[in-house]
Amino acid sequence: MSGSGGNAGGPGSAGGRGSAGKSGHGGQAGGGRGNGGPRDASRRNAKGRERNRGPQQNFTELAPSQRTRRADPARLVAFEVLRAVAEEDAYANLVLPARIRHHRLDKRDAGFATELSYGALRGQGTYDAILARCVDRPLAQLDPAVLDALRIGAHQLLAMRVPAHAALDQTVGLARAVIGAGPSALINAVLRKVAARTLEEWLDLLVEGETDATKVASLRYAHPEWIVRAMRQSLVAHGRPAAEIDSLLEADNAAPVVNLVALPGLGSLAEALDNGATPGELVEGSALSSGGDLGRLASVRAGTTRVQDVGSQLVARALAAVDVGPGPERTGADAEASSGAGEAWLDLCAGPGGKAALLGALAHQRGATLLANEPAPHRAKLVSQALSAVPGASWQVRTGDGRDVGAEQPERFDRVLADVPCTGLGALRRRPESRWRRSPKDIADLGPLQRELLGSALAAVRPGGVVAYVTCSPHPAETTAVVADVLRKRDDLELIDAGAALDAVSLTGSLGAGHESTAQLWPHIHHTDAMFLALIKKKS
Ligand SMILES: C[S@@+](CC[C@H](N)C(=O)[O-])C[C@H]1O[C@@H](n2cnc3c(N)ncnc32)[C@H](O)[C@@H]1O
Repeated sequence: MSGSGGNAGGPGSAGGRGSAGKSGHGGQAGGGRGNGGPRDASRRNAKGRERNRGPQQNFTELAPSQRTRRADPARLVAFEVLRAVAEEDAYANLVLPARIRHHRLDKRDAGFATELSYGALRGQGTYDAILARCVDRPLAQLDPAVLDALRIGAHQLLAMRVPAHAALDQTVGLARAVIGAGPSALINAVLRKVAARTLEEWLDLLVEGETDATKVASLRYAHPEWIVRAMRQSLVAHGRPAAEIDSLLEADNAAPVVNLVALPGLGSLAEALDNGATPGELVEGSALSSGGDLGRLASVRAGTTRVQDVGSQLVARALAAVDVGPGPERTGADAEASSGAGEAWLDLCAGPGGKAALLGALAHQRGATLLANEPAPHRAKLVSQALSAVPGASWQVRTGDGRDVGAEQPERFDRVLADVPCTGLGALRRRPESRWRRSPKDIADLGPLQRELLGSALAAVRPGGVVAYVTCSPHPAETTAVVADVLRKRDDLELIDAGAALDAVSLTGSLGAGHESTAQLWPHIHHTDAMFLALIKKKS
């Protein structure tokens, strides 16, 4: 859990310079660069010269071969994370906590390793463009481990408060220890060239004469060009100005805040608030974590307080709150209560169980039951674990393909969540490597499954009931197009105003997320993941 809210950093980053570069990692504290904005005073020494530049760089005179062979543990962790991501297709947010534990990093080193690995991964495209100007051969011809060491060096030099000489010496030392003495001269020479300019100066150089706004944004904010285009298209599709693209891409590079949710009726935020968390402003029962090891909180260990993005909380609560009227068999007292008593809820794609836990708690409060479905057995186990804090009579986990549920249990459910597999383009803040791993083909590949799952959800919902179609991607091909396809073919469905439904469960009452009856949350506006919500009612 501690690794999931990694620090930002990297090209165009608004944050992520906070914790790193104290004496343990870089020689003198405070000798590093400023926040990457326009040439700020903190970058200059008493004589007004920029730090880490030219004669002020104070690089060691020792040849790389004479230098340390010791790998600083925090840098070693970052290097191992980058290697695992490249070689094993690993997810940084899963590998990082394991490597931190393995090397027994203390809190400060863990913060440094997090910022370094997340920042180097996020900024990869831009760092590679810079490195390509400093290496005398195509980057593809470098040993991949050497390239990862260079990326780690570049991130320290350009985006962290690490003095240049320390970034350079420590990165060369790391390379000597884990790759071998051979490439250290190359790494030393290349990183000296990188250190000759600030990030802003490199970016100015890279975009010099470039008139294509997509290419410029791609370099400035370290996103693949196709994602820049896709995000611009997504903004427009959801009724926002294309000019917001820079803020959106910048928000992807900022450290995501860690949000907490107290499961309604079961959890309390008191302990988290006593430990420095602040109350969430968008949705009830939420808080912003102050960081640190959340596992030390008894309520988190008990599973009644959980880490969950506010966007996910909002869409789950919107589904639970929307009016579905009494079901056909529920008349009399149950219907009068109109509180959801006796209702059957379905979470069709539940793994790993974040929304299922919140829905399960809400269902329990209302006297409803939840069936949480997930095909991957290990993820179904995670769903059961997530739900374990909710009394067992209120929920069940089904391990199976969601596409079968509609045919097996037609018109059984009052509320159905279809939180379908998607590209995750709306959660790039949390998954530093994913922007470089995804491709436009993923969007095309996921389309049929998303449509089939929505079809199954619509078959499983009873007349008068509501399906919430949810993605953590704003891409129109995964959101509005899927919904429009279904609505075009059927006349027994209608869209409920999802923007109004989100407002109804928000504390502000005016999220401004709605557009043409669907709703889209945004990192740069709402500081949530870019969750999409459509609420589709099956007519009675
Ligand atoms: C976006 S995630 C759901 C996140 C979850 N609702 C939460 O809040 O934690 C999509 C899930 O759909 C699952 N999935 C993939 N194929 C599926 C299928 N055919 N039927 C149902 N679920 C599927 C994936 O394994 C994944 O766990």
